Amino acid sequence: MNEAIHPPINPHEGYVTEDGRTIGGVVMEMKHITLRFGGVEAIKDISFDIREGEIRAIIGPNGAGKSSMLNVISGFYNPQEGEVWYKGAIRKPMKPYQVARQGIARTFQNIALFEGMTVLDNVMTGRLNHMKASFLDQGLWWGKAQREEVENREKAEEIIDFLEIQAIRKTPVGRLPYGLKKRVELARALAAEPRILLLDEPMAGMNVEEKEDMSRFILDVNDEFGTTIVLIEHDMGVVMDLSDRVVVMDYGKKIGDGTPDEVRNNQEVIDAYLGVSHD
Ligand SMILES: Nc1ncnc2c1ncn2[C@@H]1O[C@H](COP(=O)(O)OP(=O)(O)OP(=O)(O)O)[C@@H](O)[C@H]1O
Repeated sequence: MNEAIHPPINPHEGYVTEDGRTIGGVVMEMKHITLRFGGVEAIKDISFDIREGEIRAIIGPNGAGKSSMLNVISGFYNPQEGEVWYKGAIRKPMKPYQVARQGIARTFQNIALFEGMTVLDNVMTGRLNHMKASFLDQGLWWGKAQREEVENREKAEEIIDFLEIQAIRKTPVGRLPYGLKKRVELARALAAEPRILLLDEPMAGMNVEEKEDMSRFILDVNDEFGTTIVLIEHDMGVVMDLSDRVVVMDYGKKIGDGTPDEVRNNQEVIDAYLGVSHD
């Protein structure tokens, strides 16, 4: 998308892409991350950064360590070595709800929605981090709890409109086709109003039309809310079209990092995808 313009070397300096989007300075940095599961080294000494407002892809063959990396970014896994810097400070190990409060939301490779609940109720669960009224408040200060409920509902409805799923807002999620479920999952993550949105294979299992829709929504979310997006995706066409920068992993190592054009022309990346031996 933005092959001609390269991000500045200075991590604090922003830039404007060819299509007029403003990308800020570095908001998150992975420094020498190593993650092991027993004897398996899923991530080996990987460093890269994420800029505010950019669409950053992580690609690589099966088992390369992409999901593990997304789980490190989301705070679900704590790496044995290395540091995650977020908003200028080292991020300490934390519980998933604390990460959510820090402005990081995600969708999953296998849809994780409440199938028996309506679309609206599923999207509302994304607002849980924004609900401050306690049980006591709800009893004593009924007005406060009610106001909060109204605000959360308005936000959920706004996102439902934005993602064009008004017609199914009262439909139980279990009855929806796959592509729409994925969109509801995106809506729920957006309802948290994240600063960084992590998408784990958002197009997996979709037909061409569904992929086009999802691509458009990802671009619209980034454009309209300025949300930083980190995504794992196997469809190369989609990745190269959507992303500002791409990290390429293979066997737990980083073998490429740059604009789609740079990555496309990187010999090590080409070899990894063609299955050329590493010896
Ligand atoms: N919870 C776990 N316990 C043990 N090993 C794991 C665990 N999660 C991942 N691994 C191993 O770590 C390596 C990287 O896996 P990961 O799922 O991160 O790769 P991936 O690039 O996301 O793969 P795919 O594209 O197939 O989803 C693999 O060898 C995998 O078997």
